[in-house]
Amino acid sequence: MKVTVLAVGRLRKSPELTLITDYLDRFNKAGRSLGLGSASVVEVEDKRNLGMAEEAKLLERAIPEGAAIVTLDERGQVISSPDFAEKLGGWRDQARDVCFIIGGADGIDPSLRQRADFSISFGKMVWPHMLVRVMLAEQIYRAGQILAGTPYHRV
Ligand SMILES: C[S@@+](CC[C@H](N)C(=O)[O-])C[C@H]1O[C@@H](n2cnc3c(N)ncnc32)[C@H](O)[C@@H]1O
Repeated sequence: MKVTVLAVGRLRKSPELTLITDYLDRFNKAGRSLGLGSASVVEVEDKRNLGMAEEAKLLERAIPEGAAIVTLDERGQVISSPDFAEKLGGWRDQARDVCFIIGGADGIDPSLRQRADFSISFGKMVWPHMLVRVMLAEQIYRAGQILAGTPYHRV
């Protein structure tokens, strides 16, 4: 199973990048033995600033074939970490790749939002997309730990 975090914009060397790399490295180390495969970030850039519809075309091209599409969107569903882990485990059991999509400053084009298999909200507030990457990376790592039955996640 391949986990892709597909995001608009290039993340330069920064505290956010350090955190994302750390969480995904930790997930990848633990994930292999759980059949969760590896997680990586793929970035697309709308260099000419043509807007959401053009970003959607770039994003569509970068979605791995057959992957479950999960949008990160404040209008999506708020779910618990154990429920998120169960979803990830479900896609693993179906041998399905998963592609999480994080939009740019204007969000994710409605055409792409409609294509999604699922949409996750980190609450009604709007977060900067770089922080959403960090929070998602941590939740992916946390999900791996929940599926592994380690004490990392405590209720
Ligand atoms: C700055 S936000 C764009 C907000 C934009 N107004 C919209 O309608 O989506 C950039 C990206 O961060 C993610 N994001 C921001 N807040 C979020 C939240 N509360 N839950 C989930 N994703 C969020 C979404 O993927 C969004 O496309």
